Amino acid sequence: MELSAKIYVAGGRGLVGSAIIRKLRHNGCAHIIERSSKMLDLRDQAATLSFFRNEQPEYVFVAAAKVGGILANNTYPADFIYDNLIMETNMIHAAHETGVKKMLFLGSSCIYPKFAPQPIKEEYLLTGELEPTNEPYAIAKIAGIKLCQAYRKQYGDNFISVMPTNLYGINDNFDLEGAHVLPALIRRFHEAKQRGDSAVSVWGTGTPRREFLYVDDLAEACCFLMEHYDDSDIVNIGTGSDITIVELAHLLAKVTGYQGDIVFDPTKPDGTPVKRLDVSKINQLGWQAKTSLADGLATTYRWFCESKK
Ligand SMILES: NC(=O)C1=CN([C@@H]2O[C@H](COP(=O)(O)OP(=O)(O)OC[C@H]3O[C@@H](n4cnc5c(N)ncnc54)[C@H](OP(=O)(O)O)[C@@H]3O)[C@@H](O)[C@H]2O)C=CC1
Ligand SMILES: C[C@H]1O[C@H](OP(=O)(O)OP(=O)(O)OC[C@H]2O[C@@H](n3cnc4c(=O)[nH]c(N)nc43)[C@H](O)[C@@H]2O)[C@@H](O)[C@@H](O)C1=O
Repeated sequence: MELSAKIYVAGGRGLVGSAIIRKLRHNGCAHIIERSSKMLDLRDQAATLSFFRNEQPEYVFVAAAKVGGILANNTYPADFIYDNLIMETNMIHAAHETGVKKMLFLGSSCIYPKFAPQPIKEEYLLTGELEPTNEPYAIAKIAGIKLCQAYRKQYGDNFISVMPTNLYGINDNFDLEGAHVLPALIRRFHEAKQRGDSAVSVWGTGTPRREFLYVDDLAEACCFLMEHYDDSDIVNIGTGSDITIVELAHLLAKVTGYQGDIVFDPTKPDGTPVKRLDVSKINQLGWQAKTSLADGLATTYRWFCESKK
């Protein structure tokens, strides 16, 4: 990727897109294109194609998507399948039509079977039943992978797909109901501390295990693969280590300074019991995660407090 290349980061205001833009700017890339969803609704096929025709991006990071935590996925399955299928289809086809040199599509570790052997290798895709709470979203993401592979096979387009684990960091969505566990609990503990609450409720049994990757590490991995990977096979991106939700809740209580009780609510869904990625492929390609969970959580909580001022 030449420093003068035209690079479009779709979803540039989101958690992942904004981190990719920070990394590209840090690397010296001068010609980055971004559009908010208000300026360009990527569900609109004609508008998307016209944007690609006018701007002629050479490299594209597909970080625009309908994204949310377990409850949002379970409550709005139609939005999660429709928005994601249509946005990725529009972008991938427009990239093909306008001769984009290379495109990176972001999937998610939820594309793997609910009960996949651990750690999850890339080849376990489509070997078993999906987790019901996010099946529509996962099906859309699997379709995105297949679109990239099909356009590569039929037309030789250099489209690659990466599968990140659960992410967190600055610019995350801290909504109490719609967000992922880590930002939702940061906010819940922070507000409980401010109000002096004696207990905070955490969804589910607390036994599920999750692997958390700091978003700047993910952005670095995406830029690394954009430079060094040209194959149709998907690539996992993660740390290779996971913790239980009980352990996460205690860590976050400590980071936020919350000293009350932590109560688990088993009426809320647990989701996949465990989804730890096998990251040997990306490690062998020459990249590995750098940020410890302790450092990533401290940075994220500092940013959360600053952004509320
Ligand atoms: N967060 C996570 O834990 C994980 C995320 N991923 C993947 O990373 C990618 C980015 O996720 P993340 O950054 O967390 O999500 P965010 O919700 O933070 O950002 C999503 C972005 O998509 C844009 N977008 C949504 N709908 C539209 C639309 N109709 N038209 C144009 N743009 C739209 C939003 O634009 P705007 O802000 O302008 O509305 C926003 O910038 C997704 O593909 C997701 O599947 C994968 C694994 C884990
Ligand atoms: C990235 C990934 O994100 C989603 O899958 P998920 O990994 O299950 O993500 P989650 O962060 O929402 O939950 C993780 C665990 O944490 C528990 N939990 C406790 N308390 C809260 C809480 O307050 N909020 C949330 N959201 N979860 C909570 C929750 O019950 C679950 O056991 C999918 O959308 C999927 O499509 C996807 O791609």
